[in-house]
Amino acid sequence: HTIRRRKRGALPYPPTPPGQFFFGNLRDIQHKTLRYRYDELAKTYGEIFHLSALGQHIVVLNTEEAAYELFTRRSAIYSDRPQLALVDLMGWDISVAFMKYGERWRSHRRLFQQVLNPRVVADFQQIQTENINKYLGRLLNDPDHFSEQLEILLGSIIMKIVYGYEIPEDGKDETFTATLKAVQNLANATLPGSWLVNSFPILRFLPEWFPGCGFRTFARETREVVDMIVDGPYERAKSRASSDAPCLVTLLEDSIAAGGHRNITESYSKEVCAVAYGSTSETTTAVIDIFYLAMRQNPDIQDKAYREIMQVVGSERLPCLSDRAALPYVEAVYREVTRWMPPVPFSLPHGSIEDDVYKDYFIPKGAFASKSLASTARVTMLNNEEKYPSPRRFMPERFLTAEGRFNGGDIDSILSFGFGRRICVGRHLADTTVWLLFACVLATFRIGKPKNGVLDGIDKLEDIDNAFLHTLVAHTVPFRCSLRSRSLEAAEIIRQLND
Ligand code: HEM
Repeated sequence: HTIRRRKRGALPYPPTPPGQFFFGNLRDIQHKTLRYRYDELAKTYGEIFHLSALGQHIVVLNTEEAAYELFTRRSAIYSDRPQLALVDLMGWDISVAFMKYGERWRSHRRLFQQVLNPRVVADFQQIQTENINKYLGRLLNDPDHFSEQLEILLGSIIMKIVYGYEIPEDGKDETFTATLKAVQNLANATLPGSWLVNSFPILRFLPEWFPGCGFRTFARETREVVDMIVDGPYERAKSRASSDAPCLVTLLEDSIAAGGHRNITESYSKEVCAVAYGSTSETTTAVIDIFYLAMRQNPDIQDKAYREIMQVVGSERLPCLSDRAALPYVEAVYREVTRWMPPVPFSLPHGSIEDDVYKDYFIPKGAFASKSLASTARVTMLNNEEKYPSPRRFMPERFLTAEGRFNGGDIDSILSFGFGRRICVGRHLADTTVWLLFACVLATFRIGKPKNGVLDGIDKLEDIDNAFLHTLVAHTVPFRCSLRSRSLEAAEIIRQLND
């Protein structure tokens, strides 16, 4: 306690913009276009700034160095998560992503790592490939709906991996649709500053009929859906399981039966499965949409990637994951997509469990440390002008040496997956799915702007940075592309694979 007081007494908080009487920086925290507000603050204050309102401290880190120092090197302190009242009310407290740093989080995370580590994920390659082939088939027949088809693609992959179950080709599956809804509600509920009940948890005790308590209805309806997706598909998978190929349900059941897990019950595995399923669609769809947008704006880059694939893989088959190391330019395109617009621009906040000092600034226990991964400010992590010159230009070459060798580091250096002990636990699955999809689309289609002068949401924007919504996951405004198959040969391969 003495140390805390001494630090606090002697050292200032990180730079803090002026706030209002009593409400402090609430207006900044609840800003409708938070990314732009953080941009302005980052331009003014640089590496680190601090906001406080109603007893809550938020520290925003704008450089990789600061994030690495706090979230990775000091991860014993910065691995907690803020508890959001609305997330609990909705029943999403089953998600490891929102759990407090402690025993329950550790057990959940361990189960995740057991079933989504690189070795296990490698066994899912066949499922990824088959579903990507089907997606290419749909692109061939219906290129205009490249984005809408992504939900079915990712739903099919993850449903098969988690529950060993195939959803119908048209995506009309009760669990699948319900999960999408529950996850969209979750993303809405966690957007910094958008719900008063998250800032004033006391409001959760007001009855649903009370004026202004629409959040209670929203939460109750979501909870019903969450309850449904946790139990139903898991039980169905168990009753089917024995004859099928392994899926997360069987892997977890076997692992629990084999012992070695203290205090872990089946409810944990059910939650892990529902959360794996729920974490995939929003984020992965966003990154693929960002890819389509970047490619349509940069035809030369696309052509270069295509030429590399033709040279290494040839035109008689599609690329596969074992070609990855031989396709440095495609790898660089993938890395640049995640840098240019990280799908989760603020990542998720890390909570601190002890008072701390960073560069002579005092960071109080219980502060939420947030990262501003990318924005247009030239100082934020992935837009840092010194490290990434002309940061808003899409330039895969940043990740290549002068000789064209890839130099972007391993998967843990993809900052879009977060940091430290809370780094995305599904990253190996996301990474292989996304890379394979990019490579296969680049090998078979040319992505262009809409034909015949048709304008879309993006063309009407003055600045392409406005194309990304101000939500937790950076979805794009709707946009169109014209997709044409690269060659008759490419179209024929896709048809054969779908026969
Ligand atoms: C391209 C797709 C994805 C992106 C960009 C992404 C990004 C992220 C980010 C930024 C975090 C927070 C990291 C931090 O706090 O430092 C996170 C956490 C998490 N992600 Fe992902 N993710 C993706 C796909 C997936 C998939 C496919 C799964 C599951 C199958 C998944 C499961 C999780 C879980 C469970 C957490 C919480 C980890 C914890 O709090 O301990 N993610 N992800």
